[in-house]
Amino acid sequence: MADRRGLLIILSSPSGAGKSTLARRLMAWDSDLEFSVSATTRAPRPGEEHGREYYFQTEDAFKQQVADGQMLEHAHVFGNFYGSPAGPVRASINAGKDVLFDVDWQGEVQIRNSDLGKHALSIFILPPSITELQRRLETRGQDSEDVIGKRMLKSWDEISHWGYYDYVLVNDDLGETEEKLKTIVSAERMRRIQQPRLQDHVRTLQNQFEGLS
Ligand SMILES: Nc1ncnc2c1ncn2[C@@H]1O[C@H](COP(=O)(O)OP(=O)(O)OP(=O)(O)O)[C@@H](O)[C@H]1O
Ligand SMILES: Nc1nc2c(ncn2[C@@H]2O[C@H](COP(=O)(O)O)[C@@H](O)[C@H]2O)c(=O)[nH]1
Repeated sequence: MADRRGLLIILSSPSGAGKSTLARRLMAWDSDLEFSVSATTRAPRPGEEHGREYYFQTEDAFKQQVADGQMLEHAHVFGNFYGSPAGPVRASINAGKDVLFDVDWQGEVQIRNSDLGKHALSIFILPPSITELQRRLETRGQDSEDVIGKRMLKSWDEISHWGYYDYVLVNDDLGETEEKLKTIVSAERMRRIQQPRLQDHVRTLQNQFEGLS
C-alpha cells in the first residue's frame, strides 16, 4: 500500500448543469486522476463507449453485482440503475491515486457513509438558472424531449441536497468554474495529504528550538 490513501472526489449536480464537462477538464488537467467508470442499465448515447463513459449492463447483471457486494454505492436515477464498482476504487486509493466520481446525491451519501468516507471530498455544481439548465440539456442534443422533461422534473430533488456537500459552485462561466474546481482539489490535497507529512518536520523544528536554550 502507498504511504498515503487517495481522495475520492465526488461531483454531483442536476442533469445538464455541467459535471461531466467539468470532470473531463479535471481529468485533462491531472493525468494521475482516475475516473470511476460506473455501471448502468441506461442505453448508450451516441458516441459513448462501453468501459469509457460507463459499463453498459443488463438489469440482471447489475443486480447480481449489487447482490455480490461489488458496488461501493448504487442508485436508481431517472428510471435506470447506476453504480460505482468498488474494486477499482479501492485499488486506486490504496495505490495513493485520487478517484473522480460523477454520481447523484444518493451516491454521495452512500460513499460518505462507507468505510472510505473519510477520504471523500464532495462538490455540488449548481446551474446559473433553471432556464439555462433546460437550454443546456436541449443544446447537448443527446436526449429525447421526453427524457429531458423527466430530468427537468427531477432537477429540484437533486438541487435540494446541495447542503450535504463540502463545496458548492455555480457553473455559469465554464472556465471560471473549472479554475475554482482545480483550486479546491489542490487546496484539499495540500490540507489532507501534505500537512500530515509535515508533522516530522515540525518535530525537528521543535527539537532544534529546544536545543537553543
Ligand atoms: N458553463 C457552461 N456554460 C454553457 N454550457 C455549458 C457549461 N457547462 C456545461 N455546458 C454544456 O451543457 C451541456 C450539459 O453538460 P454536461 O453533459 O456536462 O452535464 P451533466 O451535468 O454531466 O449532465 P448529466 O447528469 O445529464 O450527465 C453540455 O452540452 C455542455 O457542453
Ligand atoms: N448514484 C450514482 N449516480 C450515478 C452514477 N453514474 C452516474 N450517475 C448519475 O446519474 C445521473 C444521470 O447520468 P447520465 O449519464 O444518464 O446523464 C447523473 O446525475 C449522474 O451523476 C453512479 O455510479 N452512481
